[in-house]
Amino acid sequence: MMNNTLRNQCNVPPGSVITGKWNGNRYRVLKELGFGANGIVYLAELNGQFAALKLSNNGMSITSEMNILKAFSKVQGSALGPSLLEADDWEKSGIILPFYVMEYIKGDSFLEFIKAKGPSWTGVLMLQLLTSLEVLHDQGWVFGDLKPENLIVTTPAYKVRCIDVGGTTKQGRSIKEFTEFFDRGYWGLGSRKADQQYDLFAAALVMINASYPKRFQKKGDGQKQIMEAVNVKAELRPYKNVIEKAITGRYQNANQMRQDIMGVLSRRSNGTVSSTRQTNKGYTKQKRQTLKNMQPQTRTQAKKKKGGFAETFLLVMIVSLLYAIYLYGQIM
Ligand SMILES: Nc1ncnc2c1ncn2[C@@H]1O[C@H](COP(=O)(O)OP(=O)(O)OP(=O)(O)O)[C@@H](O)[C@H]1O
Repeated sequence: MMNNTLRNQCNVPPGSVITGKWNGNRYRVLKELGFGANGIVYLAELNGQFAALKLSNNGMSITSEMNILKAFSKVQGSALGPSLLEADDWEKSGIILPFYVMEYIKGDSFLEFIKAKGPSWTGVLMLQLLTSLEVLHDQGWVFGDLKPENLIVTTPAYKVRCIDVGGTTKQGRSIKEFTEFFDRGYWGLGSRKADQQYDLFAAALVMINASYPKRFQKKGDGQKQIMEAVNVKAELRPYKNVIEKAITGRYQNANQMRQDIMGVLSRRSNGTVSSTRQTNKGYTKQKRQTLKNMQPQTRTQAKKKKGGFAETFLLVMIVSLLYAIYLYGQIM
């Protein structure tokens, strides 16, 4: 939680200008984007370009976050964090406040996106997230504080981006920052040592959070409770094995989890198409019988049969479209 001193010192009303003491850039503050324990993030504008500016009174935390962003920017094609633009100090009423400026990531938070588009998107977004996690893990890091608030789904590309790299920890060390619901230690399912499985546990809980926006508290056996929650929700049931493996640390890496989710998604799309075909077959046969006795309905029947094909075609198109959007997001 943010302390009062930080709130008072770093509070900047829209329209104010933050001028860098060393580089001299003048950022016009447009609005507050959000705040965390270490600072307030503003949407700002410089020479007609938007940027996110994080202002703090804690030089150490700002430096550490910046170092992580710098490390991420060296990873080619990475969607891990926003790119770092510059760092400077702002002298406000005699107090020096450090800030850094990063790429503004425009979009909805993960949960807002799922709420608007529906839970069928969870799997597709997880594929993207796991690709980013794999890159991060390969570089020897663990994201740590993985939760929907730290994930933005960009528009119009529908790409998942991680923000708030403050919890990112070198593998083997103790997790720096965590949020109970996503923390395997809280659920009694492992330690707080930074390893790949720590993030995969949190990724599974992100999927659960998409179906339980209010979250829930631990009562008794953590694994049993989580799996019971999965069973209750129809949209989570196809991912039962994936979630169970992730929360019990049985994935060696993010790619294994990704492959399993890919399997669920392709089974689901095949299942949808073939069950529609079966329904159409049964429907046609039954109707043919009836037709022998009711000749005048022939035209209606032909129309309905056509409607069945149209329905199948539409479904195939929707599934293909979802994949196309996903692939587009991967390439961008
Ligand atoms: N680059 C960015 N682009 C768009 N919005 C951002 C960006 N960085 C941060 N935000 C917004 O600002 C909010 C606060 O960011 P911050 O990094 O301080 O988050 P936090 O997770 O609460 O931090 P902390 O770990 O310091 O407590 C985020 O939740 C997000 O809504």
